[in-house]
Amino acid sequence: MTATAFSEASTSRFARIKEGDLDLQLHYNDLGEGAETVVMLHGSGPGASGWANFNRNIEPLVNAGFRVILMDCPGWSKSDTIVSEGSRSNLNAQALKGLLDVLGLERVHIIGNSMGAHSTVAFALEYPERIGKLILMGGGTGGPSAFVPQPTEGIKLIGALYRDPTIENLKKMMNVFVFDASGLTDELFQTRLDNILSRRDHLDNFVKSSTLNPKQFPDFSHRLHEISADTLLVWGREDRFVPMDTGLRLLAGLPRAQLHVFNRCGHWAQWEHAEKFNRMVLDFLTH
Ligand SMILES: O=C(O)/C=C/C(=O)/C=C/C=C(\O)C(=O)O
Repeated sequence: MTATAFSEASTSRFARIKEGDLDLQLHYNDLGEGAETVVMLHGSGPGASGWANFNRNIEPLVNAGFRVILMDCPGWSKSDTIVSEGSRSNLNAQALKGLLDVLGLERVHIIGNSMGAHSTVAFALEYPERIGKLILMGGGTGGPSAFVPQPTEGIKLIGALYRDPTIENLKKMMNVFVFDASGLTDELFQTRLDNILSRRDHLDNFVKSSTLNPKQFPDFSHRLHEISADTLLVWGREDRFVPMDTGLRLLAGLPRAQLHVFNRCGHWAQWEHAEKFNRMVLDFLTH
């Protein structure tokens, strides 16, 4: 399958999941065929989705013979909306467990971006028998930073965009998001704004959730030693959303972790350094 052979629309699927107290319709994209599956979990920005976060990373994996599932978390994109009063990392992990059961997938590799990385760690702790290798970018655990005041400037800008979804606020957020904002096109801004405005319910529920529980992403530092999966940590040196010392905390805590830091890179390593990122991921998954 080549890049021209698939699109968001042609790979778009829905599944009804019932997992514990969750009874939801989830949207996902399903690409490629292969004995091994890679799940990609997106971040928590308004308008994010599996496709928006990972569209530069799908093709090399599909061409290498992996099946790729992009799950849109509850409260994002075309998945059902939800108010999260507890740990959103665990909520997403529970949703993923439900989706894997519906799809009959026993064990998967997971690539998680930011919130998606927090959710990957929650999944690995809850369902260790269901994971292969893990790739975590710009996240993996909540908790304090030794160096950067929190909330970080990026997280404050995400909050402002959720409360007031204008093109100006989107640009302010995205300009801090990546190291080199010159690659952000008008088309990208417009597509993202359209995604944001198409689901006001998601925006309202995110704000409601953050008010009910400002710590949506708990600190897993004390449990990282329980995860025995091979893990590749990827960070941007200039990440202004989730600072790099979170990556060092993960490196210290995860027994089988290695860390790669891109320079001239913000919070979107898989997009900002897509080619190198894709080569690293393939090498990590196949050796
Ligand atoms: O607050 C955190 O720790 C996590 C923040 C995020 O998950 C932010 C992610 C933003 C995106 O990936 C996006 O595409 O907007």
